[in-house]
Amino acid sequence: MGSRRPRAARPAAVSAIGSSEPAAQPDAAGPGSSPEKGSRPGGDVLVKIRGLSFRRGSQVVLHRVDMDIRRGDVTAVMGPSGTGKTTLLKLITGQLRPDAGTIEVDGQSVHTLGKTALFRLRRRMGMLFQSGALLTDLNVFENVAYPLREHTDLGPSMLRKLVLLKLEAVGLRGARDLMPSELSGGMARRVALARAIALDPDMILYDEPFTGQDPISKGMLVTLIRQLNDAAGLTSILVSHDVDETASIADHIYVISHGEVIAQGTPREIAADRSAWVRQFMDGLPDGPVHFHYTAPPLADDLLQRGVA
Ligand SMILES: Nc1ncnc2c1ncn2[C@@H]1O[C@H](COP(=O)(O)OP(=O)(O)OP(=O)(O)O)[C@@H](O)[C@H]1O
Repeated sequence: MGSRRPRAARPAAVSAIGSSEPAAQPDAAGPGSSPEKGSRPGGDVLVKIRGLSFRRGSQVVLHRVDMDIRRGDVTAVMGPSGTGKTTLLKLITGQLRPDAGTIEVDGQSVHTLGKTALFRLRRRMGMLFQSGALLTDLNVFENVAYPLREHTDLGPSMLRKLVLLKLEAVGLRGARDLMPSELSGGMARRVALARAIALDPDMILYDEPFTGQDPISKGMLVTLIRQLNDAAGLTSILVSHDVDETASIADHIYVISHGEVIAQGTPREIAADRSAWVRQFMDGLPDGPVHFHYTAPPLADDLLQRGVA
């Protein structure tokens, strides 16, 4: 494995990209010197997946997947469309149950937890899903305040401070009074990110965060994901098709195809992987092991059949 970035201690607040306020300082004693080290459930691995299989009807979506998501890392999960990436995130968060295998988060076996314990664990996971729209009749401030109002008893003054800090972290403190309809797509995604980190999660899961973004917004989001991860001491799982952007911030990449892990390693290791599956996806080749054509009978047979749809 390649060299890793030093990990930051978890600060009380996160400063924004380009902010004049200082970013959180890394633990002066260094990441290896924490007194808790070694006593953490699961050790260095926050999410441990073993032999995970999941079907939808007769379709095998994931097949015997093993993964280790290391604490403090940005771990990317990449692969062609329909290959089970979103399903994997839903399994990690306990929204779906596996047919076989186990998922441990911080030493807790997700699918054996009772309702209350699962709810508590989920609160430690921020999620930025593609469909995670903002509440359209609430302004930016209220959208970020929403999870805090729902899940905490914070007084108005503390709540206001926290919301402003989260908005500052995504560079949108000045946009607090805007309504979602007044935001660009990139701003809306950043507000959703501020909302996702409102409850100070340990981990954040991103499902295609760059989809539909222009290059500038995409660049901002890429930087933000890495900076938030490091400054807030998060662990990030990033599902994305955007090869270059993702490779630029990931510590580790899993490439999955047809529900199986076909490669894993640092971005450098994946870039050097010569397998046809990996190259087709990483280089965006239109045909290869993943066929352009959905399985069908020979074209001539189809065309010669008269009067059949
Ligand atoms: N609710 C559902 N009911 C039935 N099948 C589903 C459902 N959700 C997903 N699938 C199927 O499961 C497979 C994996 O879907 P999934 O969304 O996990 O893929 P993905 O890799 O995230 O795709 P994309 O990159 O296009 O978002 C697909 O074949 C999809 O059609």
